Amino acid sequence: MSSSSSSVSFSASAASVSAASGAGHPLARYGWDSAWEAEFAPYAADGYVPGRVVRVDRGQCDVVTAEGVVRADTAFVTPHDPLRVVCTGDWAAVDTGGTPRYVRACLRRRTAFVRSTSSQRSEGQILAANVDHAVVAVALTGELDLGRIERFLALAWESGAQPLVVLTKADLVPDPVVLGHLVQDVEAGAPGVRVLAVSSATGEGMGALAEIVAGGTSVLLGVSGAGKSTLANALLGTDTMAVGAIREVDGKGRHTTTTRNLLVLPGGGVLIDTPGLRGVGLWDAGHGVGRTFAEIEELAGECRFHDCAHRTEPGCAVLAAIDAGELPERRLDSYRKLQRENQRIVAKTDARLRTEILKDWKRTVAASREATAIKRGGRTR
Ligand SMILES: Nc1nc2c(ncn2[C@@H]2O[C@H](COP(=O)(O)OP(=O)(O)OP(=O)(O)O)[C@@H](O)[C@H]2O)c(=O)[nH]1
Ligand SMILES: [Zn+2]
Repeated sequence: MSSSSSSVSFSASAASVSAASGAGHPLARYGWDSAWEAEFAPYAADGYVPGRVVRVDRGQCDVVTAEGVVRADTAFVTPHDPLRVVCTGDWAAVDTGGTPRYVRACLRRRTAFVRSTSSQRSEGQILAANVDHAVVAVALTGELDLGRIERFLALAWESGAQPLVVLTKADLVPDPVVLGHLVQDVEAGAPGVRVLAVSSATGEGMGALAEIVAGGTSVLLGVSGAGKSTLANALLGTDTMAVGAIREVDGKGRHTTTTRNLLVLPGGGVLIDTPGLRGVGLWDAGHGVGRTFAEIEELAGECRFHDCAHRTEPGCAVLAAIDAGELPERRLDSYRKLQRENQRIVAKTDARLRTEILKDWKRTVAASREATAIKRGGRTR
């Protein structure tokens, strides 16, 4: 009855499609395009095949290639720098010739989501790569926490993805006027960001959301209970992600995540939903903070002093806008708070970088001493 083309899995005959690119390529639905193809050319020349990483485990990953999902070893792409470790969403060059198969390289990321793993050892952890849309889910239950939305937006901008705010559970706000005001409140604090009210329960706004995410790769951000899993299920049209319970217990009694972290949406587009993206923190999001508060940065450009702190300075355009009722004071407070938070993280990172550089330098010194010792040992003279 239904056509087989709507099936989520595919088993393309690689021979018939390997020469094609763009829309006809079996990986097109995973985001493969002519720019990736161009970047991949040297690896193709080496006999490697392209694939997108759908899941990473310890030492191994699942990569979707033109011939389906393959398991590959990541030994060649696990450098010491945690930010350069292969991650979900990466485009990879896979050597499928031997056993095990190996990921030989990752293509340069267009965008990347990172977070600090702990407050003590401020190290970045890469969460998702090559994301186009960062969907910030915010439930329309209780009071809107604009500061929290701004925090997610800063992180989204920082990643390089285009943020989008989705106000979920719109069915709980039956009065369209009230709903319109809520949307406007969020819009006022989110310059350059689209704000959509949706309901997975009634389907309201879901068509518009599906249309946006159809054009690329998306992630869902938001606090617990924001309705991310429900949104994912609605977009996927399945129950692959059990709402509120994506972790299962495996045979050895351990908790494991059993779902793939990168999924093709039936309406087009790709969804990345890694557990680590839930409850993300800021990570050197200085640029992202600026984008989130674009109107303040713009006003700051008109302050008399270029290093104006917008506190007591004469000729301050930011304070003038607040006085004129054009800029809510809350926005400036929020801006400062995120900037301070970010500076603390950057300071910690700098400390870590200094330690790393010192370690590298010591290693270099030790290596050159060793080399000198070998020379003195008489091989060259
Ligand atoms: N009324 C209403 N309830 C919703 C809607 N979407 C989600 N919910 C409910 O909100 C609760 C939380 O939804 P989830 O999708 O589990 O939220 P989440 O963001 O995935 O939460 P975590 O998995 O903890 O990160 C569930 O009880 C859902 O049934 C909606 O459109 N309308
Ligand atoms: Zn100023």
